[in-house]
Amino acid sequence: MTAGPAFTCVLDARAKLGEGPVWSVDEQALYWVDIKGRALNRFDPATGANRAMALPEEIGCVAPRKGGGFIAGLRSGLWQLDGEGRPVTCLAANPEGQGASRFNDGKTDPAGRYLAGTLDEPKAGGKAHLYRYDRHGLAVLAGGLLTSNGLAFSPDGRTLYHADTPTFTVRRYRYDPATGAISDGEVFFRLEPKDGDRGRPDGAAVDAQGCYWSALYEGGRVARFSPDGGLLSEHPVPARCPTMVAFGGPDLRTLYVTTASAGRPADELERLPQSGGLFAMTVEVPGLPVPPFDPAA
Ligand SMILES: O=C(O)[C@H](O)[C@@H](O)[C@H](O)[C@H](O)CS(=O)(=O)O
Repeated sequence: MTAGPAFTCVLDARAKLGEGPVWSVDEQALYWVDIKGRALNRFDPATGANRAMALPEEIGCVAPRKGGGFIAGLRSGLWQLDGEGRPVTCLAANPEGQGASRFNDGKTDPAGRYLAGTLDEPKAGGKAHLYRYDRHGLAVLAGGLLTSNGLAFSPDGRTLYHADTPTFTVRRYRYDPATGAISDGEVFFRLEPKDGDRGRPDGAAVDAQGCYWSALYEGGRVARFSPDGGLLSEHPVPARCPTMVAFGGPDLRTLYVTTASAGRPADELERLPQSGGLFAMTVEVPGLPVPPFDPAA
C-alpha cells in the first residue's frame, strides 16, 4: 500500500451532506447532491461556478436521463426531474415508506437501468434494500441492509460492487448486463471496525484498470483497491467524512469527492473548515464514463 497524492478543495460548498457526484460527458460538468441541504448541484470546473437547485425533500442520488432531465432518488421514491431539477413524475414510491427510510446511493448500469438503495435510519433493523429500476418497474436486488452504498461496475459490466457502510463491508456480485440480475455475492473487502479512525466504505467508482475507489466516511481519505480486493493506495481528504467519488474532466482523470459537515463535532469543523466541500485530485488511470439513465432500458 502506498500513500498517494491528496485531494484539494475545488468548491468550498459547505454542504451538509454532499453526495452522489456524477460527471456529465455531454455538458463537461459535475452534478452532485446535498442530501440534507435538499439540493441538486451543477459544478462547472471550467468556470468554478456552482448552481444549486432546491428540492422539496432530501435527494440521495441522481443521474442524467437520456432525452433530458434526471432520475433521482428522493426520500419518497425514485423521481424523474426536469432539467431545472424539479420533480415531474414519481417513477416508483419508496416501498419502505418515508418514516425511517430514504433513497441513498445510486448508479446506472451499462444498459442504462438505474440501481439505487435505501438507508435504514434507525440503523437497527437491517430494513434497507438495494433496488433496480427499469421499464419493468422496481425490483429488489438485495435486502438486510443498514446503509446501501458504494455502487460501481467493473469495466466489462459483469461485476457489481455494493457497500453496506455501517458493517464496513463491500460485496461483489456477478452481474448480467442483459437482464440486470445479480448472483454469486461474496465479500470483496471488509475493513476493521476496531480501527475506527480509518473509516467505513461509502460511495465508490471503478477506474479503467478495474480498481475500486472508495470514499471512507469518518476516515478522512479515499482508498484504491485492486480487482482482487487488495488495498493499493490511500489519499487524504481535508474533511473527516468523504462520501462518494466520481471521475470527471475531459480525459476522466480528475477524481472528485463529496464530503459531509452535518453533525460533525465543532473542534473537527474548526480543524477541517472545508468539510462539506467538493474536492478533486488528478489520477494516472482514467475512470470510465457512466451512462445516462435510459427510460427505455
Ligand atoms: O451515503 C451517505 O453518505 C449517507 O447518506 C451518509 O449518511 C453516510 O454514508 C452514513 O451515515 C454512514 S453510516 O451509515 O453512518 O455508516
